[in-house]
Amino acid sequence: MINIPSPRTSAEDVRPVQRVGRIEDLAYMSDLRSGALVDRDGTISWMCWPRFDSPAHFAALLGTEKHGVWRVGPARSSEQSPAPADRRRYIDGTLVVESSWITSDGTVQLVDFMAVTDDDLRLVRIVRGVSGRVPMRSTLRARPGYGRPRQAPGGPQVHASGRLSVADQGDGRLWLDTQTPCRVDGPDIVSEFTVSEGEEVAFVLSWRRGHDEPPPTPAPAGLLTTTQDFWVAWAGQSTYSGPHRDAVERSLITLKALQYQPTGAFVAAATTSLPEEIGGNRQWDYRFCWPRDSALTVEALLSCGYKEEARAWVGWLKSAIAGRPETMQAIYRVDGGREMRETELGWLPGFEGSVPVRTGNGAAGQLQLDVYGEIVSALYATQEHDPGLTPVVAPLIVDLVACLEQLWELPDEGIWEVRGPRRHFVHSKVMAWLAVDRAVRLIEAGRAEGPLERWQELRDAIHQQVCERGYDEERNTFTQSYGSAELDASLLQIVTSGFLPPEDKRVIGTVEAVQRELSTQGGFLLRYRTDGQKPGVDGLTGDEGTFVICLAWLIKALAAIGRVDEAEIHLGVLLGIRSDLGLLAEEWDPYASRQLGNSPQAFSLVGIVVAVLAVTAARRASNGQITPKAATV
Ligand SMILES: OC[C@H]1O[C@H](O[C@H]2O[C@H](CO)[C@@H](O)[C@H](O)[C@H]2O)[C@H](O)[C@@H](O)[C@@H]1O
Repeated sequence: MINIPSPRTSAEDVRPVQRVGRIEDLAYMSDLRSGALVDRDGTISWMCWPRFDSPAHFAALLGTEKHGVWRVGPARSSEQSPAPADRRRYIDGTLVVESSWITSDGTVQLVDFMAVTDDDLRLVRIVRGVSGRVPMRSTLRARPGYGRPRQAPGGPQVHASGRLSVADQGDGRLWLDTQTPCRVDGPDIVSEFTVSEGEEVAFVLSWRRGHDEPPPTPAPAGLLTTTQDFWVAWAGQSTYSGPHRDAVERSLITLKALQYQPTGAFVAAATTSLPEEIGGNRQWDYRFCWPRDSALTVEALLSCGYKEEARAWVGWLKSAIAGRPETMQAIYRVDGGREMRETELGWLPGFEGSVPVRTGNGAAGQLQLDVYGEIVSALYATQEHDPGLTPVVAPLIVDLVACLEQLWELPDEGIWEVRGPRRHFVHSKVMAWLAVDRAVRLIEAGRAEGPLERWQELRDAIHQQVCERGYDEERNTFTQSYGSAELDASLLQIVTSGFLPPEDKRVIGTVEAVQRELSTQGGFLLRYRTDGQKPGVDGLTGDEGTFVICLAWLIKALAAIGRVDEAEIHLGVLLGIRSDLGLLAEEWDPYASRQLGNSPQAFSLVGIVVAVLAVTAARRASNGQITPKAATV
């Protein structure tokens, strides 16, 4: 039932309230096509439909309430800010968020989820009375197009069917269904109701292409059951059974929830422009598929028994590369599209004032040689776990390495996508070595056809060049790039890739130099040194937090060189910076003790999985339970 008094005000008249939550206050939800974030106070401040990279309908995360928000929680006076929930959790083994408020009127729960189905997209919010009678309010302010003033389509409308809807900027429409009375209040759909013990009030927001035909309204309880069952069954497939099982499970679920199921692509994170430095200019759009990040994701999933995701990713990769590895991009859209012009959304004031807010990503056209290593390594792992895929994967590896053969001697922008001049990054060359090494192994095993001798020589040539030009004998460490004195945390992959054996003095020297020169308070690692007001190696001014996946690489490297106790201490630190829900953004500020950067980020969650598995394997090896070789995971 819907009551509709006359509109009161326009979106711009509404008192703008800057959101105050930190990145770690955000709970993540996904329907495997797009994602949404809900704050501790029941505010959804970020959601993009129909895809991860679609313009947001709720963008208050990067601005104020006028840029789109949906708040559900105990009703308070308009002067009071909404109360944070007293308890919040994911329902075990799922991506369903449960927030509970204990008020003087009684106790109430809010169950939030994006439904995992094959049809219309749906965001469901179910309010449950636990005790007493609690006055509640839902304020839905959809502002399609990232809340762009004026150009966004008008406010809520009543469709001929009697249902409330909000037009999209494009070819779709949002539809709200609820049994509780609603009123249109300017740009808002407001509902005030009281929930008593044992009662439920549900809201279902759907998105459907087209403007005329409303979507069907399946029962919220059925959507909840289907969605919970999906996640519990998915999480139950994990083969990991060692310590920190909850941390691994939550990371795996979140990685899966960054997958765009229709194509098998994985986005690097669900957001754009969460800052790497509060008030700085390092804001980037991560709602795309990086072959690098997705390859690491696939390897992490495979290590816990998930083959289906690897299969789907191989399909996505093949079609994105389209038989022409020489035109490979550093970043693709989830459907394999290549266009992603970097643009600034000038009307958004940014997260805690961090501007610009960017969409698209200019790094897509860069040359990043390390990508060949990461992709080939993931493809190699895929066919090891799933030998039936060798006929698909082997020719792809051979094509990629044939292409790399022509490129490997070029300077590049590297893993960190620097916006400064190209360099001969040591990490890029080591990853090139890794790609050739895996191709050679495949040919030697008779599982691929290729120029064996030539590639054996190529592998040796890359190795020799890195050891000659990328190693500083005096300091006993590899360096960031040929001839440079700088260090880089990506050098830790010299240990984890098998480029040199863990007992090699150059490996140990590099691990120690990285720790000495790049670690901060608490043992967190910078990826490289930035230069404050002067542009550094990355071509950018400003500084940033420590980079979470680098700490995971350190843990893996320490475990590999036999410093297992130290690795375990660092692992405790890494696990300790996760949010109360087990989520991680890209970076960590060790001084302000807060997360920074886009969230949840696949890299960081991959870091949890690889670090836990590496320490577990090393510990078992040191207890004589498994062979030391297996300890390097
Ligand atoms: O620091 C500058 C670059 O930062 C972003 O790249 C980072 O995120 C990527 C996705 O997770 C990751 O693949 C890369 O290794 C990171 O450095 C940003 O996307 C770039 O545009 C930017 O130049």
